[in-house]
Amino acid sequence: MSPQSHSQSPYLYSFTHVPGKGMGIVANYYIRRGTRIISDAPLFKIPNYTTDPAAVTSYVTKALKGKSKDEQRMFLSLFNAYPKDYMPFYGITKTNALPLGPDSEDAGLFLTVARLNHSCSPNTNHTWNSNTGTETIHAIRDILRGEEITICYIGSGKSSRDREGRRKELAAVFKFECHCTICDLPPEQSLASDSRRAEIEKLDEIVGQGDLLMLRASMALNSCRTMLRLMDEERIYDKRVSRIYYDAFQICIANGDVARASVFARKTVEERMICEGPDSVGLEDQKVFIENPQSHRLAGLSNIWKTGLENIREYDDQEEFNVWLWKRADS
Ligand SMILES: C[S@@+](CC[C@H](N)C(=O)[O-])C[C@H]1O[C@@H](n2cnc3c(N)ncnc32)[C@H](O)[C@@H]1O
Repeated sequence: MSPQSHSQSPYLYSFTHVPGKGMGIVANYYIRRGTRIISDAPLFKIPNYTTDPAAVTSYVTKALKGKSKDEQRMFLSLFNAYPKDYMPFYGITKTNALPLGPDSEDAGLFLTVARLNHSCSPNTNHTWNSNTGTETIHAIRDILRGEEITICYIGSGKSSRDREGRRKELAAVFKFECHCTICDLPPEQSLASDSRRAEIEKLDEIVGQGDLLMLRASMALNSCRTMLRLMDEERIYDKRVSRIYYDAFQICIANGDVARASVFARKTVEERMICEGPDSVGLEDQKVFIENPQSHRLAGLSNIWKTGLENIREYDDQEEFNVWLWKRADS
């Protein structure tokens, strides 16, 4: 698309044809990290566990009856990755519906979000926001004018998989071969990327073992730090960053380090604001921990790292501040 064709647009993005991918969405302007680009209400919701084509077809038929002709037409124009395998309503829904959160029993069909193509290194984060009743898309990196806006189709843990695994899943479910910046790396760099992603997944599992918070707190905190470094190297800036800061918060507060817990709580909130926005579900609960880390249920379990809020250090130099912040990971 030529820059002229969207230079007057009041919208942040345009729908356009993207070579090799069908339709896609590109930025009309330079979009800053943290910007909410899309907030899309579902055309309809559907039980996520329904995989029977006949049941889905009947469900969608009923849901479409209450919609306008334009909406029905827009639904029918969505991409169908299974034209030969299934009836259209099922094929379109299977290609485009998104679960409403990681453990949700429902999925939603979103007419705008459905046009976003996949990247294993996406420039946006997508989240179901039950406060607004919309699927939100936030820039997790600055996005250049004319750049394609992408999401990751693979669940966060799985997207850490190696190139082979990702390609297999995308080919099986979405019927395309991924040629994103990560998948098209030369062999040596691709192997390095695979091993970083495998390491992130492994460390995430380790930190997920609750008893580590107490028994091997430094090691758990060090795993958080390593994950953040590896994710930065992989340019992964999605909501996992906020989750890792929240893990670091919990490790610190469980061991009495109120000062560092407060800083990690602030980082958790800042990252969630970037990826999900100020109306993100549960954000207010986490904000409380910045001022009052001790209100967390793990506070007081141990006091081996005892500090108070007055011990938060201020440094002009970011590196010096980080040395202070992660000091417990080195003990
Ligand atoms: C949810 S739709 C995305 C929008 C779609 N491109 C369209 O034309 O409406 C998913 C389909 O888009 C295509 N697609 C998405 N990401 C792609 C990518 N990175 N490379 C090639 N095709 C892609 C695949 O055909 C996939 O089944």
